[in-house]
Amino acid sequence: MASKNLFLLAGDGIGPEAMAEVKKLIAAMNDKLGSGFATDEGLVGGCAYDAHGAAISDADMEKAMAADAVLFGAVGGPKWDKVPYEVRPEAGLLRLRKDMELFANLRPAICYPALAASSSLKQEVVEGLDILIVRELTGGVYFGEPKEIIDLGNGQKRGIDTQVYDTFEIERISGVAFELARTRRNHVTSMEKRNVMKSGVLWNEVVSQTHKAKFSDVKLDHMLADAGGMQLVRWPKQFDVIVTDNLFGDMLSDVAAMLTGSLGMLPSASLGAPDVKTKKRKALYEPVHGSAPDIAGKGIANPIAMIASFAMCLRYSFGMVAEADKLEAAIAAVLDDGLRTKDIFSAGMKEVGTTEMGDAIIAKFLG
Ligand SMILES: NC(=O)C1=CN([C@@H]2O[C@H](COP(=O)(O)OP(=O)(O)OC[C@H]3O[C@@H](n4cnc5c(N)ncnc54)[C@H](O)[C@@H]3O)[C@@H](O)[C@H]2O)C=CC1
Ligand SMILES: CC(C)CC(=O)C(=O)O
Ligand SMILES: [Mg+2]
Repeated sequence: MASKNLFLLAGDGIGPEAMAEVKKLIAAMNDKLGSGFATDEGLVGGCAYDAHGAAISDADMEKAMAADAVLFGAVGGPKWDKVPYEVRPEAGLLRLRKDMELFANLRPAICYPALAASSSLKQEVVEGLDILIVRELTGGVYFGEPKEIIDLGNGQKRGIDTQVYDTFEIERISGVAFELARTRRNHVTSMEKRNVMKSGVLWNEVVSQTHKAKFSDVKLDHMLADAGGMQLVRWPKQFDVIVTDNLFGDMLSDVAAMLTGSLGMLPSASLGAPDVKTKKRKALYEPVHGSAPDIAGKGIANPIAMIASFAMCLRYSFGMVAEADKLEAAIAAVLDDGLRTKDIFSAGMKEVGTTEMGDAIIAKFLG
């Protein structure tokens, strides 16, 4: 069987702790199922800065570009608060997204039945929740130029970030959202702020045109992004697929994470366009959470977001749908058994650390 080349970038903080569980899973799949994964590892974020003064080296960037899929942990932390902005840990992730042209970030928020009662929201609000946020990932205010702080010379400075979207960027991300909606409940809600932003006006226009031209069978709603945030906590089950820009998608998916119980539960897939000849797409899989410096090194991080990101990798990069389904079922089963990391703990459940949670999921998956 041809190797499936995975490039692992564990990063900082809880990144390596969560990645360790996926590494065990990959080894077990190779050993017990003959899955044929070949892995290589590199540095990203603060650890890369410490090693070679950049948030990711050119050599590791090349490996990421050549891999069938990249698995990414998390970057950042207070240790690097004072490093120059251009080489801060988060710049490594932004470079990966930009250089690999990973324009589509899929962030599913699923409330596992076992966690419905322990949400900070009422059980009936989150029970059965299954929404998908499709976030544009290579444009918008995170990348627009100019992006600078200028000295106004009067004791004042001006910080500038620029929100820019071109038609093709909105067309391709909304196309992804409509196509995915067809495989789900056939409903897309597009979120922007057309009431105050020109880019929002264009976003709204292009999503509507794309819908009319190619996807009129899908139900489309438009919602202002601030109202969308409110609706996500009021009645999230009204949504199926949400399509939105880079900044709003970042914020709304953190909100959605808490509907599922914890940021430690939310996986994501960042995908590029399929290659015209090979049909293969560049892809990076990462949990939605960051490096969680407050709990790093304590062995208590929830590895589920990272493990579920690997399930997305099996599904989207390797077509291993049965294995992806089985891995997601193993996560649900372990939660049904009452195992909980600290972030999702509630009375009567069994509190476990990162390693125990990982081991239990792997055992269910293989069992
Ligand atoms: N993709 C990435 O690498 C991201 C990196 N960051 C970076 O991470 C650093 C910390 O950022 P924060 O705002 O604190 O966000 P964060 O996501 O790291 O943590 C927010 C809260 O959620 C908890 N949490 C997150 N993941 C968890 C998990 N797997 N298990 C249990 N609890 C978990 C943390 O303990 C913390 O209380 C910053 O440097 C930030 O820039 C933030 C978001 C994404
Ligand atoms: C570059 C990242 C740290 C931004 C972020 O929070 C995210 O993509 O979720
Ligand atoms: Mg974020």
